[in-house]
Amino acid sequence: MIVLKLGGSVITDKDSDETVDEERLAALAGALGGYDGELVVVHGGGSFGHPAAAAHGVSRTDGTRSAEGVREVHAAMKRLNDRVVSALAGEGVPAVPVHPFSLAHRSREGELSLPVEGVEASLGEGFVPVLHGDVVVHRDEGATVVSGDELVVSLAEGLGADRVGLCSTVPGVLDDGGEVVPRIGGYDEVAGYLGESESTDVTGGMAAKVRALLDLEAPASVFGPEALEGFLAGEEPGTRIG
Ligand SMILES: Nc1ncnc2c1ncn2[C@@H]1O[C@H](COP(=O)(O)OP(=O)(O)OP(=O)(O)O)[C@@H](O)[C@H]1O
Ligand SMILES: C=C(C)CCOP(=O)(O)O
Repeated sequence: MIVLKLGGSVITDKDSDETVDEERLAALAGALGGYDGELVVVHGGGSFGHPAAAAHGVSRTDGTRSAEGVREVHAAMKRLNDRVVSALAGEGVPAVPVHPFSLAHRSREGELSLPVEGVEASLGEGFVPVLHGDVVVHRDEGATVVSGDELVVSLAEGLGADRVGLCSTVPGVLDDGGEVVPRIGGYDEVAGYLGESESTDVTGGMAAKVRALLDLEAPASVFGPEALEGFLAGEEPGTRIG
C-alpha cells in the first residue's frame, strides 16, 4: 500500500492565487491512472490553502477562533481537492474525497489525532481516498493548519503503509551544490541545506518534510513529478529518507 503526497507547489502555481497547474495535474493523474495497487493520495495547499491560511494568521501552531477563517481556509482546500479528485477520476482512478477537518483534531500539545478506520475501509472497497492539508480543531487554540506532510505520516503509521512518496517540485532533497542527496538517515546530515519554501507556505518547506519522514517506519522518497511513474513501478527515485 502506498501513501503518496502530491505537493501543493507541484499541482498549483504557487505564486498566483487559486491557480491549478492543469498540465502538471493532468500528467500526474495520467501516471496514477496506470497504477492498480492500494493507494492513498494526499495533496498540499499550494496557492489555495497557504494564502488563505496566511490571510487569517493561521499556521500549525498559531490558531484562530474565527469560524469564518476556518470556513474560508477549509473551503479553499476543498476547491483544490475537487479539482484533484476530478482529474484523477478523468483517468479512471476510483478517487473519493476525504476532508481532514471533519475527521481529525489536535491535543493541547499540538499532537494530531487522525482516525484512519474510514480510510482503511475505503481502501478495502477499492476506492482511492484523496485527503488534503486543511485546518483542524486544536484544543485551547481554536483551529490550526494540518499539513499534507503530517497527514502522510499519520496515515502511513495508522495504515501500515509499505511505501511513502512525496512528489514535490524539486527532484529530491538538494545539497548546497544543488545535487540530489540520494539517502538521508538522520536530520543532522542535511540540516545545513534545508530551507523553507520559496513561496507563501505556512507549514515549513523541505526542513519540516524531512523531519517528519525520518520518524516513519516505511521507506519514504522525495522526488519530482517526472519520477512519479518510476516510483509507482517500485523504483526509489530522488531522495530516500530513513
Ligand atoms: N535542500 C533543499 N532541497 C530541496 N528543496 C528545498 C531545500 N531547501 C528548501 N527547499 C524548498 O522546499 C520546497 C519544497 O517544499 P514545499 O513545502 O514547497 O513543497 P510541496 O510539498 O511541494 O508543497 P506544499 O507544501 O504546498 O504541499 C522546494 O520547492 C524548495 O523551494
Ligand atoms: C495551508 C493549508 C490549509 C494546508 C497546508 O498543507 P501543505 O501544503 O501540505 O503544507
